[in-house]
Amino acid sequence: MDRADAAISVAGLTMAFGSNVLQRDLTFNINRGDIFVIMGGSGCGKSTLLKHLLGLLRPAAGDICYGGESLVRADARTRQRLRRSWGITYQAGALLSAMTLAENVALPLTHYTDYSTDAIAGIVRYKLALVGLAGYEDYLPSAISGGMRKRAALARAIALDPEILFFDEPSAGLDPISSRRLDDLILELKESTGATVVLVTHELPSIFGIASNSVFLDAGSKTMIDGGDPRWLRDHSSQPLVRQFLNRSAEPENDSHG
Ligand SMILES: Nc1ncnc2c1ncn2[C@@H]1O[C@H](COP(=O)(O)OP(=O)(O)OP(=O)(O)O)[C@@H](O)[C@H]1O
Repeated sequence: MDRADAAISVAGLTMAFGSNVLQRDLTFNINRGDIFVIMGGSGCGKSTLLKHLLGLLRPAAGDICYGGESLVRADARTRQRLRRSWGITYQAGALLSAMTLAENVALPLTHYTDYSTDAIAGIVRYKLALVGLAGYEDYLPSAISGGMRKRAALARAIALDPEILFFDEPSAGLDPISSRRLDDLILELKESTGATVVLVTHELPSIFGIASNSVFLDAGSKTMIDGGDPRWLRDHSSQPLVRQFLNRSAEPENDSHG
């Protein structure tokens, strides 16, 4: 796919903290409608890559483009416009604890739009219903389960009908059933809205259950060593490390694939 047609195009990206280079030469496209997963071992730089994609960290080198438009070179106004089209759920601190679920979901609507209070209340009810939380508008986050909190955070992330949804470890801390339910919800929302989804996760069931595309970062060589459909990579990657990770092997397998 052409770079300009991609939802997100990463070219020659180097990420560093001071003189410490974390990853270099990252080049890949996230296509529209992908569920794209950032994979790799602990500490390889997955969350840092997500922060670069969100414009929270500045690349040491290279570029990140949204629909052909550079985020790195964008002025404040363009960045604000791009951010308006994203929905983000972070691993920790997803909801403000002193606010009800309805107030939490209303936050981006009051921040970015001039909709009336009634209109916002209607959207909030609809979004909470979409994630299976109809009737929970007036609950505080502390009064519901961890899985429900994640879903409420998702309702907030989709409040503005984002073109791209970003997740950092969406199912962290959830039991397998709640985790599966969240995966199903992400898949349903992607199908119904056509959004592109970008996520960082370690969870193999999520990776195989929902991801259509990926990049695999390697801490040792400090660069991406593969990318593509994770199910295909599990069986066919030319990189033993990638096959090992995706097959959850304890030991490196023999490199029989080349
Ligand atoms: N603000 C920062 N300043 C300096 N070093 C940082 C900063 N943020 C992260 N790092 C370092 O960068 C490395 C990668 O961190 P990152 O959180 O991106 O990895 P990760 O792949 O998401 O890890 P995990 O799978 O364990 O969550 C770590 O060694 C971390 O200590």
